Amino acid sequence: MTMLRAERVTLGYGKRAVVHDVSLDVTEGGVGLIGESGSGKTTLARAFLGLLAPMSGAIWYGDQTLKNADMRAFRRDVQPVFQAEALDPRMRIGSSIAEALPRGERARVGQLLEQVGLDATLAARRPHQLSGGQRQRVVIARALAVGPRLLILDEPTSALDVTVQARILDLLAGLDTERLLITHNLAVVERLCRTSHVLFAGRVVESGPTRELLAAPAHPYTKALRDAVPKLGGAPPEAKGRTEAVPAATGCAYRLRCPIAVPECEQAPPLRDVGGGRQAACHLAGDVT
Ligand SMILES: Nc1ncnc2c1ncn2[C@@H]1O[C@H](COP(=O)(O)OP(=O)(O)OP(=O)(O)O)[C@@H](O)[C@H]1O
Repeated sequence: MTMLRAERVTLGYGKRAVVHDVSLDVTEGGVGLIGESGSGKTTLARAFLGLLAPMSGAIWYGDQTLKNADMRAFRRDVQPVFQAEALDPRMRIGSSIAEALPRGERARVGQLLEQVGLDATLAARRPHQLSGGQRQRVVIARALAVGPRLLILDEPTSALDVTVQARILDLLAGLDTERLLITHNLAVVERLCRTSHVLFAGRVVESGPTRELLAAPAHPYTKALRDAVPKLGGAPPEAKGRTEAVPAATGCAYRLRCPIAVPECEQAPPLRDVGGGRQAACHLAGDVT
């Protein structure tokens, strides 16, 4: 079932578009948006949260566009999991979570803390009195407070060390809430997302079932991303190793970095079916796999 759908969405700030003509469905089993810094993942997530209106195209929530949808129902159904740093440092954990609960249900704070694997007594502490992993669990508890059907998570584990990260992934994998997950960490999407979309310079360059997509990328950019992490489950790529997604001005946005570019790449390739439920925007997609 599709919960949210982007239909030919172009997004930007002021007059500058940074996400171009993206169509994708948020379906069951987890959906991952993968791409390097600046590729437009967070911008797309904001549009899915109704925080940024498309310059063109639409975000659909059921049979309504977000522009016309009942936003009260939407906010109950779709919750962001923001970075733990965004917790109010002055507020006790219990109050932070209670604030997100409907009136009359504030006694559920302890229950929510336990649901995310924390002791209910932590409610009396302030964020700086918790570890990074505990803070991230609090953020998840807060998002779960209204009983959402979908969580939109932006790099939910990137600030955590690998073992803590693994435990948070276990927690997220065990929730019966759907998820749209934004990350540059391929191990995270492999664990939590049945389907993934790879973004480069604001365009989807490859989509498909995560496992197959990572095992045999059809787009040279997906292959480069995957090869930058030699072993899935290992540490995420270092931020310092990433470069901004500077696209070629014409043709395939990736062609200036692409090891297999041919003259044909001066014409932008459309996203097309390459078999196995997969799509890739590359003239040479068959050759890459
Ligand atoms: N508030 C803003 N105003 C203007 N430009 C912005 C704003 N936020 C993001 N951008 C630009 O939009 C582009 C996409 O940014 P976005 O944050 O969506 O990328 P990202 O893939 O989430 O990157 P990261 O992994 O570093 O968070 C970038 O070129 C960025 O500079």
